Amino acid sequence: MATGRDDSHHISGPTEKCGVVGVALGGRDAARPLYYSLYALQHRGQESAGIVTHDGFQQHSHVQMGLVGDAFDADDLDGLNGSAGIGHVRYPTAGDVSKSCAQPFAVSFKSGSLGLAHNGNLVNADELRDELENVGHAFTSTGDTEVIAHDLARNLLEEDLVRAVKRTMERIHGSYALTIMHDETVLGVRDPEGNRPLCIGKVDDGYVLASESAAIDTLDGELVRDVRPGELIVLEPDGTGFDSYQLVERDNTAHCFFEHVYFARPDSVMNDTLVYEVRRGLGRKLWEEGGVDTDVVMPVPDSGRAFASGYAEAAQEDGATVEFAEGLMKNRYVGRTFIMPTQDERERAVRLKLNPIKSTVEGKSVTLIDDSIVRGTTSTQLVQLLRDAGAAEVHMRIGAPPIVAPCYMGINMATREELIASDKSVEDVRDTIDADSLGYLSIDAIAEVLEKSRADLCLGCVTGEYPYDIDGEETDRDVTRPAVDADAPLSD
Ligand SMILES: O=P(O)(O)OC[C@H]1O[C@H](OP(=O)(O)OP(=O)(O)O)[C@H](O)[C@@H]1O
Ligand SMILES: NC(=O)CC[C@H](N)C(=O)O
Repeated sequence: MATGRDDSHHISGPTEKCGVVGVALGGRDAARPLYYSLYALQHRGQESAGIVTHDGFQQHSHVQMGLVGDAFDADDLDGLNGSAGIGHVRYPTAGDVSKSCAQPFAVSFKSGSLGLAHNGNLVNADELRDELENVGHAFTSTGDTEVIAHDLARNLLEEDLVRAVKRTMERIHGSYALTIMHDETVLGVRDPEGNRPLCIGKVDDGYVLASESAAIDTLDGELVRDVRPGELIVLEPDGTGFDSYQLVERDNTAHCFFEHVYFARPDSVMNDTLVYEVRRGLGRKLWEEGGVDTDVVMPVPDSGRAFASGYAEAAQEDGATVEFAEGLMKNRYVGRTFIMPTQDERERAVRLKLNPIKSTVEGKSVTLIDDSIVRGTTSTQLVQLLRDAGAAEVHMRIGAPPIVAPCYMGINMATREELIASDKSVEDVRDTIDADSLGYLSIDAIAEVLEKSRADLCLGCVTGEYPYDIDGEETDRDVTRPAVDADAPLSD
């Protein structure tokens, strides 16, 4: 396993999500559009934020720990000259939660400067790091992203940009959506399995690459399309267009269903579908597969909202008397609890974050709808909170299957021991969180609503079988890890 660790200041084990952006504009500076688009992607990573630009002569970089709004002030943005640049918000999956691993990662080397922003997680980063160290590369961080940057820098000494990216894609294994700056050229790369999202947008005076289309909306731009799995996009530095190169092809994708269930903003469009509508569709399925007619149905804000709206609508269409109510109020100043790095922070955050409206639940039977149960931190505390507020019954319905295995592709579901459902039946989980009943959504319902075959989805966290070659884990298809040989001649 490439990145496993387990002390409390680290994310233990490899998993996924960060936000990446890149822009190339006609003339105005890129720093502010990058800053606003990172703001739009804040939900994808809260630990650090950074921007790298290039003004035609030199690279400029500003990377800080903390939220986007805290990481930059006006002077920082004024110092980031140039009309092309990339940006990153980080949710660590490999390497330290420290500035040395914050991104974009920037290096200067013989044939120019390189900036690299990564969403995803490599499963062969350690092998690649060893190989590169053996031929003289010195690393300044413990993360997997620097490995990609060094590999690409090495390939760029011998190859043109497109062939160098292809060579690196043939060596790295795992998930990656990248925005890259080579001198003033901005690139976007999506892993051959399309595990992590990346899309292209058009603004008045240029083009944008972003993890999610909501970032393009923030810039008043139009979504052009998703970057295809295995595709390289090269933005024209003057903002007039982009070139596309299909560098690697696979028979199947390994699209992460959890992007649609939890991670992405509901107002983003992925796979040509609004995430909000997907979640409402999953909520409808949840009712069909195991609805319970209670006095009220309530979402766990924020991610549970669209699920609960679809669930309540389907229930009412079926003649159920259940009433939709917002009975849990969220403190808007508390961030996402699931992506906080330590369990202690997560537990404190749930109590700070959610408060029941007593009059909505007192004496009532309540169905609580959430998108997922991962560690069980949220559901255990919420069932108790609702009982303390006077709820007569508390039922839980979850818009995803039980999470039984770690994610190695960039989501922080690190070890089986942390996952409440990894060694428990549904009935045992129900008993642990003390709900009156508990129902999860089936994998088939996920595939149906996402309009994808199971073979085109990464379902590792709900099946324990992965579409990648991961040490110690089962694969669900015929995959091999690429041979890593730093001395090998560069391929055509
Ligand atoms: O079982 P757990 O380990 O508690 O994880 C699951 C919870 O974490 C997420 O909430 P989060 O607060 O991160 O995000 P949200 O506000 O966007 O729903 C998710 O929506 C669940 O409520
Ligand atoms: N969440 C992510 O996509 C993380 C990217 C990279 N693996 C890191 O830890 O920095």
